[in-house]
Amino acid sequence: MSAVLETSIKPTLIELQHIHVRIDERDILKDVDFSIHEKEIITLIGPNGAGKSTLIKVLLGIVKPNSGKVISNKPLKLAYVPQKFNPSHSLPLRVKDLLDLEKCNAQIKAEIIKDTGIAKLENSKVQQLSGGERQRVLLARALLRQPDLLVLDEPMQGLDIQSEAELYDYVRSLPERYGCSILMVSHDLQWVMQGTERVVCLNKHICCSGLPERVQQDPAYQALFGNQRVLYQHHHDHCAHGDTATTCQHDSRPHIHPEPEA
Ligand SMILES: Nc1ncnc2c1ncn2[C@@H]1O[C@H](COP(=O)(O)OP(=O)(O)OP(=O)(O)O)[C@@H](O)[C@H]1O
Repeated sequence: MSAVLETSIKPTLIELQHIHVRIDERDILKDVDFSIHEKEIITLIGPNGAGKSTLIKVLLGIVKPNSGKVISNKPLKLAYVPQKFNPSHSLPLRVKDLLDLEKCNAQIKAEIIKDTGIAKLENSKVQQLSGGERQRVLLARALLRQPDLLVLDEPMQGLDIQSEAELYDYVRSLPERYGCSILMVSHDLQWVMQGTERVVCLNKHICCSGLPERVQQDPAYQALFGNQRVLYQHHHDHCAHGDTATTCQHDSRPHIHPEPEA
């Protein structure tokens, strides 16, 4: 079955209808219609200032649109991994304390901690984590909420190439594993357009959307990004450690390996 057909028969999780956001006399979002289906993976792309973060904030209920509606058939649990997270230095917090804020079944919690590669960080202070470690911890915290929709705003930031590839595979496994839908914002077209079910291209309004290979042929997409940004054909072993491509023996499910120790 094609991805488009599969998407069309999945029930709608949340729908934005005719969303208009205007701030300081400027149109930030114009007549945006957008829906996310159950267990769907969508990538939101668009140039700087296109309104991607604003659209997310509308979905999360942080920004109230000037007009339009956000509709869902049931109360949804939403989780968000932000682009930036700067915990206050005056509030020393260990990773363990941050994770304990989310109530979650112990077995699922252990699985998430293992799969995001953060087991060794539990006693580290959140303020002292590296960029890549922080992204993993934020992803784990978001998953502990067991959300219906997981929103990731450029989650690859700070991750090394190996971890980035693993995170991408891991994220792709989440709808089947935990039943959530994924909305990912990314500028990294090579990675994110590969394998996501639907790409939505935003520039205040939705310019085009659909399968990645169709979107990149769309004149609206080419006007924004040019026609040289071809899909990256990505064939390699995501379960290799370090420089030597040794297949990971301990777990065949997608997961992210811990950062190497110094
Ligand atoms: N609270 C605000 N007050 C004034 N302007 C705002 C506010 N929030 C967003 N904007 C403006 O709205 C526009 C869209 O911003 P937004 O952060 O949604 O874009 P984006 O697509 O996420 O950009 P980027 O890719 O650079 O992160 C920008 O021009 C921004 O300056």
